[in-house]
Amino acid sequence: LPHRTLRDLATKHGDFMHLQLGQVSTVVVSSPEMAKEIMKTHDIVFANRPFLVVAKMTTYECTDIVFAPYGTYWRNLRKICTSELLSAARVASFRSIREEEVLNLVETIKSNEGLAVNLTEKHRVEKIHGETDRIVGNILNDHKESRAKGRSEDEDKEDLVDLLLRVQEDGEFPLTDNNIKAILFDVFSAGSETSATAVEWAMSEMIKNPRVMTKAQAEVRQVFEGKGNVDETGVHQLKYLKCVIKETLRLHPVIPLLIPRESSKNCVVNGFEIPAKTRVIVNAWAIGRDPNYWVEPEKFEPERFVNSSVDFMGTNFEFIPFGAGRRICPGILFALPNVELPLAQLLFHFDWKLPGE
Ligand code: HEM
Repeated sequence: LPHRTLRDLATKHGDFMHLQLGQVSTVVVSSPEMAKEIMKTHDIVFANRPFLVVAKMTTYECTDIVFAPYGTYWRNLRKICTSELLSAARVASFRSIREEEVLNLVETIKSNEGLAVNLTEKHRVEKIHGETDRIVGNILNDHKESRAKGRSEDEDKEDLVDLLLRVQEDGEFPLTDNNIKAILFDVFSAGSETSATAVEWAMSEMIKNPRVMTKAQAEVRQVFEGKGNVDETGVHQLKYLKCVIKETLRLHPVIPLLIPRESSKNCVVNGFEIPAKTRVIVNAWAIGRDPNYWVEPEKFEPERFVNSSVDFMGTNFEFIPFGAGRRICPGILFALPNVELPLAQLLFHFDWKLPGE
């Protein structure tokens, strides 16, 4: 796996390492100090994304948030999404949808249906993009039709698509249909698989560490005992489960090499001249296991986060599963309940162990 190979190379060549990858001059960053140099001290220089052919094909010419070049267009999109979709108030308003979804999950497991997931199936990028384009296109057209019939005029009932269509109509800034589809693609792709992967890693670590599983399960069952079910009202009381999630993201950051950045001009970092258009890869996986920062780094021990102020909001550079700086993941508040709630449900309703134990 690239993050493991790059960590091994960094152990030999250092935490600020140059790699010539074909034509692409790349710097690999593997320590909290160097991550801070890139994502704080020189963040504005490295706030660009490199041009990637696959990204161009899947994100409507890089007009989504993830791959948009740093500038006014990216800033406008990010502002709309953080205030209208990813804010604490909006996230809270989706509570009932999440609760319904996790109940479906529990029912599915109980009836033993639909659990066969083919993880190895590979599609060609174009085929996937064609399919995604059809789905987001349908969503867009449905919303256009409803608006034409005058159903979404009430601003309180607006969802993200209505909002983007309104921005398009008002001409606040130019936004094409493809731009809107690109944003929807981001929300689906960045928002679903990431949280699901975090849930899988947390379950897998707990199953391997029955002590942790028992403790987390006792907490969930104690908080929701009288209710017979898990809902979001008590989730904030699940202090240990939150530590389990942090520890999971430390050892298994869902995007281990973050999303690459690129320098927009020449700059000196760590005493080295870094020319414009240098690609930077931050190995968040290696950083979360840096023995200079973590005691027994390979051990899964959620207790290390009890009474610790270390958080993943982008200020503790030894723990950056969501990145940091201007390009930090804007979906953290959206993601957390999508990880906490399913985990709480899985622990509340079922006992888990490895086959044969
Ligand atoms: C456990 C869940 C998630 C993880 C681990 C995660 C992680 C990340 C990481 C590492 C980045 C790159 C940060 C950087 O370049 O410094 C990122 C960017 C991004 N994430 Fe997330 N993410 C998660 C969930 C979400 C959700 C739920 C959404 C939206 C609904 C979202 C939307 C985005 C977007 C739009 C960007 C691009 C930001 C930009 O380039 O300005 N993410 N995420």
